[in-house]
Amino acid sequence: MSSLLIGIAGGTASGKTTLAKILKDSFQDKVTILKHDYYYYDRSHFKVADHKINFDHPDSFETDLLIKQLKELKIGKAIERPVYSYKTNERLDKTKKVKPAPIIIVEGILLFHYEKLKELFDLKIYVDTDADIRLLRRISRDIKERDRTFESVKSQYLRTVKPMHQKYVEPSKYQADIIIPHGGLNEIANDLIIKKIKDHLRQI
Ligand SMILES: Nc1ncnc2c1ncn2[C@@H]1O[C@H](COP(=O)(O)OP(=O)(O)O)[C@@H](O)[C@H]1O
Ligand SMILES: Nc1ccn([C@@H]2O[C@H](COP(=O)(O)O)[C@@H](O)[C@H]2O)c(=O)n1
Repeated sequence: MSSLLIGIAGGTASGKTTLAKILKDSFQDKVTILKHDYYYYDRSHFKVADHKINFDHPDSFETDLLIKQLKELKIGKAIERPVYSYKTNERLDKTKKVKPAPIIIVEGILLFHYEKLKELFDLKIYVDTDADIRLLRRISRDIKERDRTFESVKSQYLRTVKPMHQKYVEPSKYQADIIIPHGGLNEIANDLIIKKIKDHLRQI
């Protein structure tokens, strides 16, 4: 089986997960989703409030492991992916089995920054959403789902998230095959991607 590898990149809270879920809902068990975030190095010895961690720098991820595991999935082998907690900044002591599928979606802010990762994707999508909208979404999400306070989201955003976005994430946009404006629920763009996936499934 030759899997179609789709990379979904874009700034924090741009709508990457939302798009990946829409594709999963459309194609169910034909789709496997991986997040680059699963491959964050363990930083449980720090607290976000310590102001010492930069989660938005390319060196924060074990990208070589993601590349290795994607190559395995692509040739039909199951993998044991890392499990990560945003609440404790921890790579947990367990792994999760991921089975190969005809469509493999990877999402993450920096996917197109790394040459060796970028070249694995058959389709590169960048979800482009204005920074003010992303910041508002991030504040709500991080407080609700990632155990953060408004003050911690604000200082992390100004200290690392925004500068790293400008330095690494935004420039990687031009590596994409498709740039989706107003990310998340852009129906026309989503329909085009669904059509591309249907074409692939017809060929295998
Ligand atoms: N088009 C949209 N309109 C309103 N809220 C959205 C939209 N797309 C995403 N969201 C919300 O914004 C937050 C971040 O979206 P998400 O898809 O998780 O972004 P990402 O994976 O890029 O960080 C989530 O709470 C999600 O429900
Ligand atoms: N322990 C962590 C790990 C990551 N982050 C932030 O997550 C963002 C990436 O995830 P998205 O779903 O928003 O794409 C990234 O901007 C990191 O700052 C974190 O806060 N804590």
